[in-house]
Amino acid sequence: MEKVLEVKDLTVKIGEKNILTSINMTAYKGRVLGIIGESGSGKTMLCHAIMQSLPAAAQITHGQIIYQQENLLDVSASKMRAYRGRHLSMIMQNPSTAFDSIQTIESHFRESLKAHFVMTKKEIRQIAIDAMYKVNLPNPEKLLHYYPFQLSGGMLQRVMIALSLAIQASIYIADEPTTALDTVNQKQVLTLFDRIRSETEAAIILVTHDLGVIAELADDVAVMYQGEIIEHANVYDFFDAPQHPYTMKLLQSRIMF
Ligand SMILES: Nc1ncnc2c1ncn2[C@@H]1O[C@H](COP(=O)(O)OP(=O)(O)OP(=O)(O)O)[C@@H](O)[C@H]1O
Repeated sequence: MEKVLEVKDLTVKIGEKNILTSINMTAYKGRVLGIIGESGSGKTMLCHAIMQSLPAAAQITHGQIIYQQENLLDVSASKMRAYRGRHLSMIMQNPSTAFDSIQTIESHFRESLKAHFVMTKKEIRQIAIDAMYKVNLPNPEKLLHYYPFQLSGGMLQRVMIALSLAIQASIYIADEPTTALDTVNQKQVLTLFDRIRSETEAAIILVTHDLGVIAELADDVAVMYQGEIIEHANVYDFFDAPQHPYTMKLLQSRIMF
């Protein structure tokens, strides 16, 4: 298994309070790392720490985030900006907040691709259409001219994933990507991540509070509790041989459900 991203001993504080404590976590090429934990356990803050998009009040006080043999915490702001759009891609819970309402879908592809590649308008258009076909969006040629508000939440989520596919991101960080969607769209987005895993070499970090999603999609699982990862295992060991009492409780509560 090839490591793509490694978080080592990462601690984040807001004021005196530890939001994340000594986090160790590894994402591998072609595998889905599921992060599960109750509300407030630090899942979203961990995603933002990796992307270096933490709220201003939060401070990384210790640790490393290793990507391509570099500690992302040591790279310049401009290099991190380039990594953020090109290599590390964050897929949010609510896709509408990620789009600019006065820009067409084509403009979003254009801005995102032009920031990292030298391409003609025609090339960008073709890449956008191909990426939207890959995520099963109907009639991509027509969609290019639409504004975000003209698309449903499920469609926008797929456009967001298409944007990441177009730039060939190496890491997808998806924070509860299906929570705001109806059941049909949830299923489609999960199937899409499954395909990305098998058809690209990306590592996927998938935050969820849903054990069903973990069972369906994750290869590895990290369980968060009060800002710490208390269990990090492959998905079979997670379900069959949990080590931490909190994980056991989490699994039992599902059985009772
Ligand atoms: N902007 C902020 N300022 C101060 N504290 C924050 C901020 N955002 C989050 N926190 C705190 O950081 C901790 C971790 O929050 P986080 O949002 O990462 O949890 P989570 O596991 O993603 O929860 P959820 O499943 O509800 O999204 C919580 O104690 C939360 O109150």
